[in-house]
Amino acid sequence: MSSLLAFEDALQEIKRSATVRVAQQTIALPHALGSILSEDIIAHIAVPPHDNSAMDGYALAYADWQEGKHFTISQRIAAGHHPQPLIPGTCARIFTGANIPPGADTVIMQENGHLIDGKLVLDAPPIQGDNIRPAGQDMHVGQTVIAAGEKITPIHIGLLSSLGITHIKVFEPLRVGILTTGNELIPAGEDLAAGQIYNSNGPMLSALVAQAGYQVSHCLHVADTPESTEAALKTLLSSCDVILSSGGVSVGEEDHVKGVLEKLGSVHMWKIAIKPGKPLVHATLDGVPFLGLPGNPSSTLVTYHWFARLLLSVCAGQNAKHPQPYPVSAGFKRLKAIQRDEFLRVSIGKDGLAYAHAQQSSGALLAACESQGYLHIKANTQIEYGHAYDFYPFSGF
Ligand SMILES: Nc1nc2c(c(=O)[nH]1)N[C@H]1C(S)=C(S)[C@@H](COP(=O)(O)OP(=O)(O)OC[C@H]3O[C@@H](n4cnc5c(N)ncnc54)[C@H](O)[C@@H]3O)O[C@H]1N2
Ligand code: MOO
Repeated sequence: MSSLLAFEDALQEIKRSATVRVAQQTIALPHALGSILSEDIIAHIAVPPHDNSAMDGYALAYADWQEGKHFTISQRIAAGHHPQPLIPGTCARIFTGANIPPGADTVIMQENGHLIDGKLVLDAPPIQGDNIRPAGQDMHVGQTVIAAGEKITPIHIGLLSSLGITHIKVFEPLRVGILTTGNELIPAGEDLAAGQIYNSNGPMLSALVAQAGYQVSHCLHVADTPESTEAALKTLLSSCDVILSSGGVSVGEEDHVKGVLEKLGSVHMWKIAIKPGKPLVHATLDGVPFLGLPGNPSSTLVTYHWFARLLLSVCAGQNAKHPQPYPVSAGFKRLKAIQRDEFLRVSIGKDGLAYAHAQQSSGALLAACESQGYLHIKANTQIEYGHAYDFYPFSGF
């Protein structure tokens, strides 16, 4: 057991060795949704560019007001108009979004005044500076508003548009190759013969990669032979920025992935102190990063979530964000402590406590479907009822 790499060390190793694998391109904003920004966006204009009114009402100079004063309305300023300087002692009729005229420093909401013989009389003393949105309130010139590595969201599209930006520099989509291994596996749609099961990791990994916004360039399947594994890897190497595989990474004679990796490239780490997912292997082939995930479907899911997701995000040029944990107390106890960090599939009960799914076998996937996230139990830790552990909702991955 001592030969296993600690969970945190394995994460650090992946982070340390991973590099951006994709080129930059310029893209028109309407096509940028979901792309990864490749350079910081710095505001070149202030937003809003001028002081403007937050309300429909009247602009005046605070110092001009005194009890009972009747303000002559000296100009009318609608949004989009260029105002004249305010004639001292008067006010300007103004509308929401219109520029404040030089000389005014306060806007009175129209509901807070009334007109007598066409002149404005305030119902209450004004508050200096009220209802003015100053230039640069949203963004000021020189401010970094979106950092490189962010994935462009609809909010970013709005923000960039408010700066008048039409094109941005982003990374080209990461091309991910997926390889599944196993003589027993057939694709859905065919009839099962004795000893066969359906390949679930191929479709699940493709969906996880697509959900993250990357491109699945190939999803290949091979029998458990070194020759077919090597041939498939060579195909993937020629067309992918990064490769993920499932199965064939344990110690049996039918497990060929690690042997082929050692022949074609260099293996950086193998076997991590986690449950499930122990035989994870990390390698580089011809400069292409490779992560071999264990074949048991829940091991595949857990190692994708914790390790492949991190590797792919760095390779794609994305800011690698650790999922956000929440402290949640266990609604159960377990005296046995294991020597691996464990990711229990759990649900949160109405009492706010975490309950482990009864089926924690790494071969079982329904348990993950029926759970809400992972409870992270660190290595050599007993589980105490009522004690808080890190809960990671699946939605955070
Ligand atoms: N003697 C030992 N045996 C095993 C060890 C060990 O330390 N010593 N580790 C176990 C652990 S932990 C895991 S996890 C598995 C991982 O093995 P592999 O990655 O080599 O995976 P396979 O043997 O190819 O398959 C394991 C299991 O998963 C099923 N599988 C594989 N691929 C798929 C797929 N695409 N879709 C659905 N199901 C798949 C496969 O049929 C097996 O049942 O090794 C343990 N053994
Ligand atoms: O990862 Mo294995 O699936 O620990 O059982």
